[in-house]
Amino acid sequence: MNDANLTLHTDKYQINMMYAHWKRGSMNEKAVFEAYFRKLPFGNGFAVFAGLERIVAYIRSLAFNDEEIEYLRMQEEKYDEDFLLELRKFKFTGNLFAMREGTLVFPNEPLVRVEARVFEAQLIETAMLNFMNYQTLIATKAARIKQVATNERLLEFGTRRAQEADAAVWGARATYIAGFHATSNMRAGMLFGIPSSGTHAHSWVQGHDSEEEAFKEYAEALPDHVTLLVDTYDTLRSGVPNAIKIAKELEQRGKRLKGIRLDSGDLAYLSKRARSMLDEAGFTDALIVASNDLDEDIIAELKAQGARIDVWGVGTQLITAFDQPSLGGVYKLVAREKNGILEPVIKISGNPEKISNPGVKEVYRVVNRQTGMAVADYMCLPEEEEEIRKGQPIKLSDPLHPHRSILVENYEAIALLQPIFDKGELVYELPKLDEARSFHQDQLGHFWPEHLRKLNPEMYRVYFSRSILELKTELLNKYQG
Ligand SMILES: Nc1ncnc2c1ncn2[C@@H]1O[C@H](COP(=O)(O)OP(=O)(O)OP(=O)(O)O)[C@@H](O)[C@H]1O
Ligand SMILES: O=P(O)(O)OC[C@H]1O[C@H](OP(=O)(O)OP(=O)(O)O)[C@H](O)[C@@H]1O
Ligand SMILES: O=C(O)c1cccnc1
Repeated sequence: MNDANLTLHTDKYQINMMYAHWKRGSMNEKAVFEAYFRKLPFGNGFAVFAGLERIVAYIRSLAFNDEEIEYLRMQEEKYDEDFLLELRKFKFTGNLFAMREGTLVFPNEPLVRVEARVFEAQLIETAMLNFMNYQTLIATKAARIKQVATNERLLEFGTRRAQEADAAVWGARATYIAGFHATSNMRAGMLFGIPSSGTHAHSWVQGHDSEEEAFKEYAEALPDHVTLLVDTYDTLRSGVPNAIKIAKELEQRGKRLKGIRLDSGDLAYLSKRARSMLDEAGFTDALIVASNDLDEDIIAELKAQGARIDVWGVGTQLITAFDQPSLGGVYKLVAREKNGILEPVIKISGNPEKISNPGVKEVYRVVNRQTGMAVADYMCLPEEEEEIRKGQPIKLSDPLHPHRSILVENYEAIALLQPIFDKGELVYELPKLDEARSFHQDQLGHFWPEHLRKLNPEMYRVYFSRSILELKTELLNKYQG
């Protein structure tokens, strides 16, 4: 089985719509779609955009080859042979704009905008949302953990519990963007250049006649990388004392014990006791690693209890986004070509939150020039861009609470959507992963801590320009009237 070609990693309804467009001759009409989410995950104050690298690789490799065509030919829809011939020629020829990976992003703002033949724009919806939703979710979960563990090292340990292999490696990458330091997944390390890190398992200890012997053998084999798991039998009576013995032996060979790992029990109590024992024996530089179903709440709680933990190994809760396993990103048509002209469109819903925002929108981050801090995000139509680019005073009003408007002056407006593909050509140089990671870190510095705290953060505002709101009202009246 060859599962490398992702072209059919789409919902059947996309193929059926493509077929219908092909049949009625509208496949080449232009469509503009925007991908955004409506609600922040985990009650967080921001999300961290991730997924662009995979989206780019996916779009570049789109190809209906023999296997794909053969499978389509077998379908009960009995697609016309000429349609299958058309698919053989398929190539992405449109424009795509996206946020940079690591950008702090907020509800309702487009993270990706696709301007393409409807034939192409429709095909890529499913895979794009799949990549963007998962990776953004995991990067956001990782950012919450990073938020509470600012001074410690963070290791991603989740592969065994991840929702399969792709989630493990792309998830590991997302955690690295958000500030994790290393992953235990070797393939993620190899594919993306993420530092890899590992201790040893209980089985290593169980597989020897004694814990001391197990530690000794391990230290023999890897004298420069000895982090010993001390909780197999009894952490304080056996594990830590045995680790100290090994540390002394290593010392005689001119080596240092790197650390110990605690993986059960009261991590606050055990880490404090283990710290004193190591310190008293002279191993003040030995690090204490903790793992065991950790998440941002437990880490914060352990820190509040004065736990002496230098390194957190976080697996299941992180890689599965345990408390909210999906991000509800959507991909909505905002404009379509009609008689050769792009016209804004709307999707109406009984649920006001689900009414789409029409028109091709640009997104700006409005940054106060004096403080360097982000004030709000602002979305406008292309014809309104000049005003904001020039930094002319703008009045930002909340459509639901118009009295809550603010006048912003002396600001810089940073365009958040970057051109990625231009007429099918890749025009964006994908940053190195470390650049995305430091870009994210830098971004955090432009937000007030009130927006970043993990519990009940102050809402960072995203405003629509007056023209977008007027357009929305006009279209609502048109379709409801
Ligand atoms: N001091 C603490 N305060 C709050 N939570 C803690 C503290 N110490 C550990 N925890 C967390 O409590 C949960 C349960 O820990 P416990 O040691 O009972 O786990 P366990 O799964 O029973 O252990 P084992 O891995 O041996 O089965 C884990 O998520 C752990 O991270
Ligand atoms: O707890 P997580 O955050 O997922 O971190 C990874 C866990 O994976 C390992 O346990 P293992 O899978 O061997 O099983 P265990 O739950 O019995 O420790 C390790 O000892 C950690 O406890
Ligand atoms: O290296 C470790 O200690 C590790 C890696 C994966 C899962 N649990 C622990």
